[in-house]
Amino acid sequence: MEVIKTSLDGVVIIEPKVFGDERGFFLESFHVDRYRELAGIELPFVQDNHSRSSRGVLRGLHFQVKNPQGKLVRVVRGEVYDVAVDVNPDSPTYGKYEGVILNESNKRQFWVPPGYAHGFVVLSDTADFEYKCTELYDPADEGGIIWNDPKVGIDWPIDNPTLSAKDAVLPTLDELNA
Ligand SMILES: Cc1cn([C@H]2C[C@H](O)[C@@H](COP(=O)(O)OP(=O)(O)O[C@H]3O[C@H](C)C(=O)[C@H](O)[C@H]3O)O2)c(=O)[nH]c1=O
Repeated sequence: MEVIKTSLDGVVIIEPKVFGDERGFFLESFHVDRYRELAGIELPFVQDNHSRSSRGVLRGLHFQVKNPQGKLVRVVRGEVYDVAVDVNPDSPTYGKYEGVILNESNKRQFWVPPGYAHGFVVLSDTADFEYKCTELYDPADEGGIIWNDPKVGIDWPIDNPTLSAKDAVLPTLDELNA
């Protein structure tokens, strides 16, 4: 497997080794030792998620406050633009983001450690998004920032995404830390 570091501490792109043959392909989407040694994933995963979204849907930018989740994300059908944002005011990269295209062809994974906001927008007709989390979901612990926060300036490949009512009214980073 290949691991590509990014400008955000701990946030990495993972390219699993793909074994192709006349039947199709096989890959390991997680391996506790290799992902610890090569991708720096030390925390255990406790929950797996799967969401399906249509073209133009944007889910995010979310994080849990008291029990932040690390997320190992991938797209098993379709294509998304996936984003991690540093929401730690004490971090030297506070307000900075990294974005990556994840799709069924590149089979890339994105490791988003605890302490980052996460979200994605769907670029295919449909996208099946699967991910592992290092903390259990707690609806009372949800936080988030608005997708188009001017302070972050994410270069989303879509102008008018479809948002949930909840996501449409998320605060900006400045409002969050006011
Ligand atoms: C996240 C989650 C949601 N739910 C329930 C709660 C709602 O009834 C329904 C949809 O939840 P929500 O609209 O918050 O789902 P997303 O907008 O996909 O949220 C996710 O979006 C971005 C991409 C993230 O990084 C997080 O994993 C997560 O916040 O699923 C659960 O039962 N368990 C869960 O872990």
